[in-house]
Amino acid sequence: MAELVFFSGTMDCGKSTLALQMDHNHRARGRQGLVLTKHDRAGEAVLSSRLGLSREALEVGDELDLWDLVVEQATHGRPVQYLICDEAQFYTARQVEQLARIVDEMDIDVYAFGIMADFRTELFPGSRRLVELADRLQVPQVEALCWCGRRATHNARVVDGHMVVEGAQVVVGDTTSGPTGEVEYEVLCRRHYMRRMTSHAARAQAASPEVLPFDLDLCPLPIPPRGA
Ligand SMILES: Nc1ncnc2c1ncn2[C@@H]1O[C@H](COP(=O)(O)OP(=O)(O)O)[C@@H](O)[C@H]1O
Ligand SMILES: Cc1cn([C@H]2C[C@H](O)[C@@H](COP(=O)(O)O)O2)c(=O)[nH]c1=O
Repeated sequence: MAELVFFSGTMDCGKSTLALQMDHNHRARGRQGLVLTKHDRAGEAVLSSRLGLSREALEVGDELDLWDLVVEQATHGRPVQYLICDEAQFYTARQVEQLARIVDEMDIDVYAFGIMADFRTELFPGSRRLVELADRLQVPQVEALCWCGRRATHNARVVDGHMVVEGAQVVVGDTTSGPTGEVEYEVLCRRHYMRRMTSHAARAQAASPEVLPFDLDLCPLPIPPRGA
């Protein structure tokens, strides 16, 4: 029986890599699928992984009806057996409902990949609906780590070196530094997210003679060197 599975983890934990691997494995066994994405960092209509792999994909606009898309494929002699849906946090709630209907009424497997929450810890609309409707939630095996060495659970947004908690929900960006002024992201454990302690802030605090010695309980690993 077909399933709607939501693979969810922080940024940089390997979701897009897994999406590409799953597509590869299904395709290698002769199954026909569709690969969808929305607002990939690498540009429109592409699914890219930080490991360097990428492939073309269908860009999901807000108005795209996913049910109609699959019906149209079948009508033109291209029956679909599975869907890979990357950056699913950006899909609308309605599109997620269309995915659930595709699973239930067409018996097509749907594998969705995305982050659960934004830089303010609020759920994205697409992820919320996936949590409500998915048959299974799956956490990718590879864990992204906070600078302290703990498992990263939160996505922090950093502007000009400072963590921010206000702003637009959607700002496409990466976990590595861009030019000054650009939005970037850093994954953190909850403790350090709550304290707004990014790797940059930790370095600054460790270097300051005015602060008390760093709380070792919150920092099991050495403070990361600049650029780490
Ligand atoms: N140079 C590298 N060598 C090995 N693994 C890497 C390298 N660069 C990135 N990765 C792996 O790729 C993961 C990010 O993969 P990606 O699919 O882009 O993540 P996501 O889609 O979850 O944001 C990292 O967690 C890391 O495991
Ligand atoms: C936390 C957060 C992230 N985004 C964007 C940044 C990236 O373009 C994607 C996540 O992609 P990844 O493959 O999981 O790294 O989401 C955003 O727009 N708003 C946020 O709050």
